[in-house]
Amino acid sequence: RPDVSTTTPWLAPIVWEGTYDLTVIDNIYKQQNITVAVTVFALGKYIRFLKDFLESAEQHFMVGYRVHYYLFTDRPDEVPTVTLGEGRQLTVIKTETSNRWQEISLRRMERIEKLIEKELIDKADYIFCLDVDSKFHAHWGAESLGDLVGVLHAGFFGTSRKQFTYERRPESQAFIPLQEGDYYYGGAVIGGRLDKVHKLVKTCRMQLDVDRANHIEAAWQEESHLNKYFLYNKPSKLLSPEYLWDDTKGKPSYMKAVRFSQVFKKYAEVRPNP
Ligand SMILES: CC(=O)N[C@H]1[C@@H](OP(=O)(O)OP(=O)(O)OC[C@H]2O[C@@H](n3ccc(=O)[nH]c3=O)[C@H](O)[C@@H]2O)O[C@H](CO)[C@H](O)[C@@H]1O
Ligand SMILES: [Mn+2]
Repeated sequence: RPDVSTTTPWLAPIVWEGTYDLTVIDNIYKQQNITVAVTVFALGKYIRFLKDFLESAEQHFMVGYRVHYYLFTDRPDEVPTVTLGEGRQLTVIKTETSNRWQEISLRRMERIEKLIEKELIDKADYIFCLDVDSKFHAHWGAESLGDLVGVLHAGFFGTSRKQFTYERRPESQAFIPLQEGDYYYGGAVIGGRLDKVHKLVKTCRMQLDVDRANHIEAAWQEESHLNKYFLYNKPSKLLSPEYLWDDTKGKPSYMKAVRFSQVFKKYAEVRPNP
C-alpha cells in the first residue's frame, strides 16, 4: 500500500485492507483456540443501538472464533433477542446509569477493570472494548489481534498534531503538551491481550480518579486519558480508520473497506444531558 502509511515510527503495523494475509494469520490463531471478550455498554437510550450492533457483529466480527460479549445495561428487559453463532455467547451485567453521558462513557474504564479482574482471567485471551452506537459493515478478524491495540480516529487521520483534541490543561492527568503526541486515537475501540488492557484501563481509571478529586474533567473524558496512555505506552498494533469510520464523512480513495462505523445519532434524542 504505497498510498497510506503501514507502520508507526516505533514499527507497529497499521492495519489496512491489503496489508495482511488472512490465511496465514488465521492459521496462527485458530491453533491457539482463543476466546475474544467484547465489552459493550448500552445505558439509557443507547439500548436502541444494541440490536444492529450485535446482529452486524455476528455477521462480521471474529467469525470462526469464540466470542463472549459482556453487555452492561440498566435495561436488561430491553435487550433484544439476537441469535448468536456457534461458540458465541452474551452475558448481561446490570449496571447503574447516570444522568451525564460523560460520566457513562468514562466510567467504562473502571467497569472493564473490575470485569477483567473478577470474570475474565482464565476465560478470555483477548478483549475489545467497543462503542455501541456503531455497526459492522465488513470483515473484522484476527488481523486486528495484538498485545495492545488502538484505532486511528477517522476525524484526525492525516491532520497535523496541532489539531488533535488532546487535553491541553496541565492540571489534568490527561495533559499532553503541544509538541508531543503521535496520533489521535478513538475512544470507541480499545483492544489487546487481557493483561495489557487491564493495565490500560486501571491506569486510566486512576488518572480519572485524580482528575475527579481535583474537579477537572478532561476535554474528551476517558478518550483524552487513553490518548495520554498510548503516548507513553505505545500500542503494538494500530487499526486504520477502516475500523472506526464515520458515515457522515465522504470516503477517500485510500479507504478500501469500511469495517466498523459510528451510526448517526441525534444527541438530544439519545443522551441524558447536552
Ligand atoms: C468514535 C469515538 O471514538 N467515540 C468516542 C467519543 O464520543 P461519542 O460521541 O462516540 O460518545 P458516545 O456518546 O457514543 O458515548 C460512548 C459510549 O458510552 C455509552 N453510552 C453513552 C451515553 C449514554 O447515554 N449511554 C451509553 O451507553 C455507549 O456505549 C457509547 O457508545 O468520545 C467519548 C468520550 O467523550 C468516547 O471516548 C467515545 O468512545
Ligand atoms: Mn460513540
